[in-house]
Amino acid sequence: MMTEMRSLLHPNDSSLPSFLLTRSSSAAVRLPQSATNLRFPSQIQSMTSSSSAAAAASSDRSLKPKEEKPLWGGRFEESITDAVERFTESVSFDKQLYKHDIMGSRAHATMLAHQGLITANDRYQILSGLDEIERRIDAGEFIWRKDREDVHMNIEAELTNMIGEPAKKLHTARSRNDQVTTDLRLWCREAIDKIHARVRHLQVALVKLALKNEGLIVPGYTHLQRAQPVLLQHHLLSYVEQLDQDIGRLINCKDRMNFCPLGSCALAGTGLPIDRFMTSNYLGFTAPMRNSIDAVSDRDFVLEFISVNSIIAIHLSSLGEEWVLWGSKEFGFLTPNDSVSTGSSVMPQKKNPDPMELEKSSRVIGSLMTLLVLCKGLPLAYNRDLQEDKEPLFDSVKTILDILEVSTEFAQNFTFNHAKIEKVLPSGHLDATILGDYLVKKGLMTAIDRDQTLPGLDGIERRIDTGEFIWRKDTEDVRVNIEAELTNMIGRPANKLDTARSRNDQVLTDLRLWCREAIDKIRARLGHLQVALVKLAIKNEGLIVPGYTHLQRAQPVLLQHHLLAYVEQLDRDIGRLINCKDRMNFCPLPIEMFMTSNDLEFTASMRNSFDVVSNRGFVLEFISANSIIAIHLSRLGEEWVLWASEEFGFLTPSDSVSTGSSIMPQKKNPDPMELVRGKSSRVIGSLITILVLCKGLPQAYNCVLQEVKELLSDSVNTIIGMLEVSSEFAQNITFNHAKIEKALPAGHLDATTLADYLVKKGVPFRTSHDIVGRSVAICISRNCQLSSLSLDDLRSINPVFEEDVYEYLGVKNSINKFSSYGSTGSDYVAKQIDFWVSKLQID
Ligand SMILES: N/C(=N\CCC[C@H](N)C(=O)O)N[C@@H](CC(=O)O)C(=O)O
Repeated sequence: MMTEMRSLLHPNDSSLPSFLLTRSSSAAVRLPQSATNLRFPSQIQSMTSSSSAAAAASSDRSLKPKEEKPLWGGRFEESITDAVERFTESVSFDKQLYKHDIMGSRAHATMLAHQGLITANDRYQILSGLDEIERRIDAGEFIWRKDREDVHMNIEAELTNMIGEPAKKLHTARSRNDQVTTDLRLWCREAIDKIHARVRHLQVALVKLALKNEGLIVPGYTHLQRAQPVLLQHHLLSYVEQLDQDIGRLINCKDRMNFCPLGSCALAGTGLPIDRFMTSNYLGFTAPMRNSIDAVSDRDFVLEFISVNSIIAIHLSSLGEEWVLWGSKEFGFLTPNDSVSTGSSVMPQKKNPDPMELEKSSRVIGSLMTLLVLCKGLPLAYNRDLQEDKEPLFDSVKTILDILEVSTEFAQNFTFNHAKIEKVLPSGHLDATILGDYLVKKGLMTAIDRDQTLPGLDGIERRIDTGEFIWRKDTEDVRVNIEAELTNMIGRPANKLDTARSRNDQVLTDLRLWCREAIDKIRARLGHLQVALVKLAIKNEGLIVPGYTHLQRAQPVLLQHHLLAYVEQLDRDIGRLINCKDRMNFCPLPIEMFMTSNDLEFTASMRNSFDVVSNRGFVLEFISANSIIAIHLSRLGEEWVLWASEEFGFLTPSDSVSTGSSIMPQKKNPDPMELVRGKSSRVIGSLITILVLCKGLPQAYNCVLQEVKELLSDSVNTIIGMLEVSSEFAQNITFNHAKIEKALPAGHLDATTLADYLVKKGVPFRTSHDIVGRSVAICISRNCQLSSLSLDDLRSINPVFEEDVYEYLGVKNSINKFSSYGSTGSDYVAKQIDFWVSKLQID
């Protein structure tokens, strides 16, 4: 090790690639202090791109052979067509991830060196090469190549051009599947911080605007009709409250996503001795993700993030709508400065508040929809479909940042027209409610009234519970029905029930109480499904199934490991619901608010009455969480339907959870799980409808909230149904061990284990990949397994193979080799089962 370190410091070390040498061949490369330990080396001062032959070549596409051998060479004979290349490339947009990709590679290389999987010299060259690549990208000198598909392969291929052999070791114990989701998490984490900061700026701008207009009274609107006078400050602060909840959502989302997928490799983990805690630490994650299949499959963190963005967009769309309205001649409440207005090419008098019209919330909602549709019904694990997550995500983030920036700028650049507002204030009888309250004070509810009212309400509840209550459609809604009936029963005291209460705060209190209960019901059912999955896993201990990526056989995995991936996902779903409930558990009802709030077991009273009746964020958050649950269940549904097919034949549902065909006597269909997949679209549909409903609504109560109820209740009932039937299905299926085992040898599931074997023998991973790819090609031509190749066959490809290779071949051997944290290795999976058994208190 020390000799290796010393040789690193030798200026004429021939193992150093040319780009590491200074312009003058005699000048020593000045190596940073850190090169002698395992910390990241800083940028090498002397690196120049123009002097480096390799770098120059890499920045000039014409110097490349058109058809560079792809990184997966080995078993492939032909290169892809131009149309396929154009259609499948992602570098044109995922190059945005380059900093995060490089960050991940630095951490990975450092860990590999620490674990002895690459040398310190390899690491040093990799890190220096990555520094140079980053510098070139920053400077716009890097040539992105579509034939290298994506950001990951562009960087790796370029690094290989620059430093040769060491770069071929960088992909040791890594796949693009864990790489891309690591990059994405790092990117999202930063994006959340940026959005958080901009939300704060807007809050500050709104508070400053409020301070500047102290004492200004404006008409408060409900149904967009004049209602009661309010202080402008109060109105503006309701937005500040909503934005504060948005910040809470962002923070929860970041905390939940801040777990490290790196080291999960393609889907199953690895048998190489990696240290996932080390990479996780380096990258500032809370911990490595517990389940490698979950880690590479799920994009719930993206869904959650852009759901939060959509809620922010809805809030800002209200602000936009209001300020556009208020800027009109009819309202005339505000005048924007020229600096935030545009004119008309034809009407000379026009001055338009374009920035606030252009709040672009529809784009943000559109991105969320794209992603929900994308993820629905995807089987585990990685699918190429997931590449399509990036553009909507990037667009959502960019748009939200822009909307926030421009809203802040607008808030700093308009004037409230005090004189005009004061002049029009008397119209609309804004004082009528206060007059009502004056009269009420002359006859407030007494203890005697209360003693009649409470038993009256109890009686009504009983009759509703037993179905004896007659609901009258001519009495509009639930509240009016109950109040009318109470008046019938007890007379005058019933009329006092609405003292200091309106249907607006009442409906929102009801809704919050209802949602709170609904969340508890869904949570309980999520827990039941987790238990059912863990029990199913325990029942099938030791069963190996093929793990899939791109829905093609990839690596062997323990069924237990696969099922636990869903348990992890459901756990995050529970986390989302808990956060949502905590955030919504504030009491909308006014006067003696702390008493009412306590009685109803709310955390506290809401701070701003305008926010109370305007806030739709909690509903949106709830049904967004439902939609993510629906996505998870749709994936389970799709998988179990597939697995029940004759072609897969992995499982057989019992008759009690199957249906038949009216015409084909042999048929037995897994309808419940098809419908789980199908009904997820209803849940997504409700979310879309509510988002569309809420877009651009001015603050305070609007009738739209009435529309929300049916959709919300459909979303909740559908999710509950989906969860119940999934648990029932899980309890009523049998895995066909014999059939699965028989079909297991197909698909060369042990190929990656063989590549790792070669890595252990000192072969760089890329070379190992190629050697094993060629071995697979022989198997394909002979229609045999890797384990059937003789040692001579293997040695004809590469002499490094030894007799011990057979300990790595075959599915059983292969599965036994997995040992990394989060992998499908038996020991690790057993620990995971113990963890869940204890967490879920399964006896
Ligand atoms: N092609 C693939 N992953 C590509 C991930 C990156 C892609 N550009 C994206 O953005 O999703 N998966 C291979 C593994 C790999 O290429 O590492 C597989 O599972 O067979």
